[in-house]
Amino acid sequence: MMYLGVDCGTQSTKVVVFDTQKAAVIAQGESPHELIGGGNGRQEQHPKWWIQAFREAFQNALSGGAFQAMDIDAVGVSGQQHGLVVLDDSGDVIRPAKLWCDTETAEQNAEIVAALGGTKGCIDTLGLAVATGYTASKLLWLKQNEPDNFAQVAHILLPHDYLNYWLTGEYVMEYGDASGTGLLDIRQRCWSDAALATIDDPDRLRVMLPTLIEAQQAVGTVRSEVSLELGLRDDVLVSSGGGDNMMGAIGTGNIEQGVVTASLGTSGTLYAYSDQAPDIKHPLIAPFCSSSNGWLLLICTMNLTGAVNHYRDLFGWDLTQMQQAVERSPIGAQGLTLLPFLNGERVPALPNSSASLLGMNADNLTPDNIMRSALEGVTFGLRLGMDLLRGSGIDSQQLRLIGGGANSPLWRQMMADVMNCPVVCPTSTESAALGAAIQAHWCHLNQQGQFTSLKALCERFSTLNTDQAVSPNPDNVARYEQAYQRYRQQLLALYPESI
Ligand SMILES: Nc1ncnc2c1ncn2[C@@H]1O[C@H](COP(=O)(O)OP(=O)(O)O)[C@@H](O)[C@H]1O
Ligand SMILES: O=C(CO)[C@@H](O)[C@H](O)COP(=O)(O)O
Repeated sequence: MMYLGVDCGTQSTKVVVFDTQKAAVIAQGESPHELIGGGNGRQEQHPKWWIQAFREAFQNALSGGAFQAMDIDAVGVSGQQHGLVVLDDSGDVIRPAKLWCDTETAEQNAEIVAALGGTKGCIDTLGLAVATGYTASKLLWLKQNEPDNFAQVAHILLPHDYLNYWLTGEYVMEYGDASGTGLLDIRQRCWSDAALATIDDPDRLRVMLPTLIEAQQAVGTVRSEVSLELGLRDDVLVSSGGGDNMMGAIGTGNIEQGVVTASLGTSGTLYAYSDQAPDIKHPLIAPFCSSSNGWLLLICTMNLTGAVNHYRDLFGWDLTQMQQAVERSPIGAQGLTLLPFLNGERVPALPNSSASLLGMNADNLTPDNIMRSALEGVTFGLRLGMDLLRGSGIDSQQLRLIGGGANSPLWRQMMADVMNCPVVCPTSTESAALGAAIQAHWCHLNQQGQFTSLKALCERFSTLNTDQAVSPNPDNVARYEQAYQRYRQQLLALYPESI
């Protein structure tokens, strides 16, 4: 059987075709996305770009000749979390989607948090602290800043739901991605009237929100226009899909306790599964629902490969040249520390901050050191998150590393040294797309009455590439620890209440 996994990330859409007989990804494709900025924290994309990128990525995969479109049995879609897609009553997109990394709505988020009784009130009501980047503040922003657009809203979707809608015509959301809206009670798994009331009349908003479904449920089958266009069979099922981190969890076998996944995508994320609705020990830990019917404790930094790419572009380097520059600079970048918050940050909680380069002197201000300080700065942001997870009792004997940055041997070693933990990559680092394909398989088997556990499928298909495993180097661990402590001190000196 063959499954198409789609991951609509921030920088591109990727597809993988997974063959269950061969237990392998037999084809993949990718197509990039642009970003709309604005200098005020705005980060948006047109949902139609995602559809176009999906079409192109699918054609790329098809052009290799390893499969035929008619071979596909089901499709699963993963997508960047939190983005707000608003549709009118004809199902047409009203305006570009504000993304997970958009910090223009920090003021509206503060308003929502205050209305719910502060951080504690949010956690009491929803089970999580609502952060800038989640969907809720984008909706309030729309109401306050574009009332004519808000008046037209008939449907609210998230990025992966929009692709599901294009594929099937159905308005549906599964619990994992829904938990990132800031409108879902993550313990009871239902929309919260208290949260909805911070934005508008809850009865009106409930009509706009899609039906909630469980992870193993299907959204529907592909529309005839889509099957004709792509050459798919007309019985192709579309599974619930989920947020990219939820799908990355499935793709890395992180569906039971004891595993920690780290993703080096546009965002940096660290996450671990929980089978209970967790009582979080720190408000920066997000206890989202997983797309495997449990929960996912997650830390997200907004500045990761996206931020590193900005510094790399400054010097006009490609990825190889960047790696060479970082290798020329010693650990600690000779005293340079970069707080890389180019468009604000979620962890630490600094939605309105900007980046700072600290510790510059006449000897250390070199392109190589700046480049290293960028890579170290974003990695130290994830280390802050790791400290929070470890402080709340989550630890792992091994980190499973995914996302674009996981392709870099240097970064894999840096992650092992900074986290002081062995690192291993899955066989396919496109783990979100793979997770979506595995979920599609699970959904398809269930639909055929062959009830199979997701665990059994992950054990077979979420394999690790042990050739790429790296262990921490004790000398490096000590030197990174010094640099990290300097990063922490400088962060806390500038922003005393950020963690
Ligand atoms: N070999 C590499 N070394 C360092 N970074 C890399 C390497 N390969 C890819 N990347 C980074 O990964 C980024 C894309 O990551 P990806 O996980 O695909 O992002 P997203 O899913 O958010 O769109 C690229 O922009 C690039 O910066
Ligand atoms: O906001 C979050 C998690 O809460 C991000 O992780 C987004 O889901 C974007 O993912 P990438 O494009 O970096 O994969």
